[in-house]
Amino acid sequence: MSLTTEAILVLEDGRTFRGEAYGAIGETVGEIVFATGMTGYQETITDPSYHRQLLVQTAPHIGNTGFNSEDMESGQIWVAGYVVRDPARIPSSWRSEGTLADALVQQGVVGISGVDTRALTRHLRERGAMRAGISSITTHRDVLLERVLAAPPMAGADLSAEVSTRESYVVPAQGEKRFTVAAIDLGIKGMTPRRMAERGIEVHVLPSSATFEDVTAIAPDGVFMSNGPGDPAAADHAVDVLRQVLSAGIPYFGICFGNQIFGRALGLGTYKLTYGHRGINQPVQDLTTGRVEITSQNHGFAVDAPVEGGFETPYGPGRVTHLGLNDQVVEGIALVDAPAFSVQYHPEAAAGPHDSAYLFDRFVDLMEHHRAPVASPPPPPPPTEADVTGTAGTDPASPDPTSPDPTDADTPVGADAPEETA
Ligand SMILES: NC(=O)CC[C@H](N)C(=O)O
Repeated sequence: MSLTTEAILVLEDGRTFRGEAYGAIGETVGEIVFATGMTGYQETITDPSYHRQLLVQTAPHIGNTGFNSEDMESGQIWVAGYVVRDPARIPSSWRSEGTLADALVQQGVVGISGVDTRALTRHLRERGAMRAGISSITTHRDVLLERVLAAPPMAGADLSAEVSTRESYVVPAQGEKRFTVAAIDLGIKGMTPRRMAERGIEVHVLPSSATFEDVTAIAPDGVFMSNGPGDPAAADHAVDVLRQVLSAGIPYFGICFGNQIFGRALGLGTYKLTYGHRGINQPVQDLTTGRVEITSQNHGFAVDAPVEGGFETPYGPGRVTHLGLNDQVVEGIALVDAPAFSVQYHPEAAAGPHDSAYLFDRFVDLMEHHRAPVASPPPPPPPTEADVTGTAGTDPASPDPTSPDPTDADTPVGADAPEETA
């Protein structure tokens, strides 16, 4: 029997739960959200998109497969706090190298266990995600509540720079190199460049501060923007860069935050969902094929776009390509006549099912059909104050810049998707 330390969880609306300290002793505040995955807690808590969020695991038993050095989605645990019902006392997995509790302690992540996570989740489903705090230092509800109410809300938060790599790095292509991609790290998960590398893509991961000139300097065949924390409405720099990418006709693929940034670049709005989508069994329909995929998701914001009939953008017509079947939330968008698309969920599937891996093949397909003339971008309709000059001096090794018109799409985005790879 070990001694336990009391801990308290207070939501900004005053709802209070008492339990035991789990992980580091201390105090933390953030936005409280719940994730429904029954497995994959390590991949989940190391996803940088959880920066500044307290995560509730609805699966009651957590920690049973321990913690290891292989399943990290980034260099650290990013959740700002952790709420569980019943932590495993002894992990049991041949891959385990230590306990989850020890990893939380080592990384200073404050948590609470013994919480009625079902009651808590029902509360969040009704009232929505909100600020909350966990403390094992004070058990005085009012003291903690005051700190919670002083914490910044998630709406309006610009957080990518806090999680992004500081230096660029390259993930080499596996096997023969077929393409070069500039991947802007807004909070990228480690599996994403690997899924590209598996397809012969050399991935240049760039910091969130990267400019359009930084992107063109590597003469990419395609540009990617990653998942990431915070409110897309605050991510103006990424939106600006993406507008220049789209004006230059360089193929684009975005995941999650990268989908919201794409939406904004096309002139669409974003909004905050009541409690978001977080889990690994979220059904999504690909409206191009009609096929339903079970997806991994982690988002609290979404793109506001008309599901039927398409919409106009500064780059030609756009359309919704994927729809969440639980609540009809837009889960993917694309340009119809230009090589750019994105999804709100996680085809890299860490953790989660692999149904959506075909999207990486779609990106490859786009790059194959639209070798980008990055050395001399002829800008089609400039959206706002797009700055598409200054590409002189880019890498002359730009592959096959044979197509002077970046909009000469012979394969509409999303159409005739290649068969799913094994
Ligand atoms: N995983 C993500 O990229 C999340 C995007 C954004 N921070 C949201 O909560 O919707």
